[in-house]
Amino acid sequence: MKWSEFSIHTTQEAVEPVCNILHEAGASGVVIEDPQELVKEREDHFGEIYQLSPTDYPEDGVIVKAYLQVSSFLGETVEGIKEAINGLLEFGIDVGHNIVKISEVNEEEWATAWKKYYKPVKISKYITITPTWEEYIPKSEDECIIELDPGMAFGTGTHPTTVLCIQAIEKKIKAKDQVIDVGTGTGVLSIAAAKLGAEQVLALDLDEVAVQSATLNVNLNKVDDIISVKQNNLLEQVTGEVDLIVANILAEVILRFVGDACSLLKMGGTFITSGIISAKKDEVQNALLENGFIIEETLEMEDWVAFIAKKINN
Ligand SMILES: C[S@@+](CC[C@H](N)C(=O)[O-])C[C@H]1O[C@@H](n2cnc3c(N)ncnc32)[C@H](O)[C@@H]1O
Repeated sequence: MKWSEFSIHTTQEAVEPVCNILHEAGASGVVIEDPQELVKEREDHFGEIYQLSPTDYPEDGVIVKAYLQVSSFLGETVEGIKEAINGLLEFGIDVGHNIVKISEVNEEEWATAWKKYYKPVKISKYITITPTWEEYIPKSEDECIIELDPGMAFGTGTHPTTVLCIQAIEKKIKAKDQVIDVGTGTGVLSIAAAKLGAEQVLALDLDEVAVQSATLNVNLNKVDDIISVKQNNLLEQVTGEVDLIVANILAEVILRFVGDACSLLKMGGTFITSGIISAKKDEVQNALLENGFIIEETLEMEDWVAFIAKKINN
């Protein structure tokens, strides 16, 4: 089987929408080459990534690589991808160099190409994420291991927006909490919540591939008695009352459901929002304040912001 490798030189800000465009175009597996990974040193030295080589990363910007099966429709798919990426400019998203390169790879290369980027990573005080193919022995008794098969959904766990969410969940979650994870991707945040004591977690994603990926990872981590994975648009038709809602989605999307999040939370409940590029920080903060929340804490990593907000009004 022949595969075509797409390499898109873009910006940190555009990584997530570019990945979404590639997934929608049918890409099998996405690799993100972000030079920040090489120098990343997080608070308390969490999150160091082992065995990375600078030659695998661009000097500036981020390279997103995706793999599509070679077929007679490839030409149209390429045009569709380019058009959709250019369309991001209309949403004020900086796409940087926006250089798209296409080359052919054989199946063997493809199968190993993206695995070399994923190594066990200590994300927070208690959580370490390890890809399914790595053997990892916990360093202490209280270290919680999340095994992940990143597959085609977003969420290897090492993206700054995900790391901020996991650190925020760890700070706020209480035993027996009821949790909703909006935009679950690989299910990583839901699994973290379950491993940190949640009684029930509802993991939602609009993307069918994400729903499959999250279901696989939930089973892999043996938390299927705690987490239900469902295909859903944001919080539409979701009922009940929960203690904590977490959402790692773009700022533009968060703005669409701040009111619904408030309605579903118990008084005093926590709304963790991440995926917010620094330029959109004030917009999201204002929306939270206008919809019954106070900001308890603002977390920042690289160009990304996450809020821990508390419901104080209906
Ligand atoms: C940045 S990823 C976050 C994945 C994972 N939660 C993490 O933290 O790594 C955002 C996810 O939101 C999902 N998403 C985007 N729009 C959505 C919508 N309207 N309703 C539900 N999920 C959505 C995407 O499919 C994607 O899986």
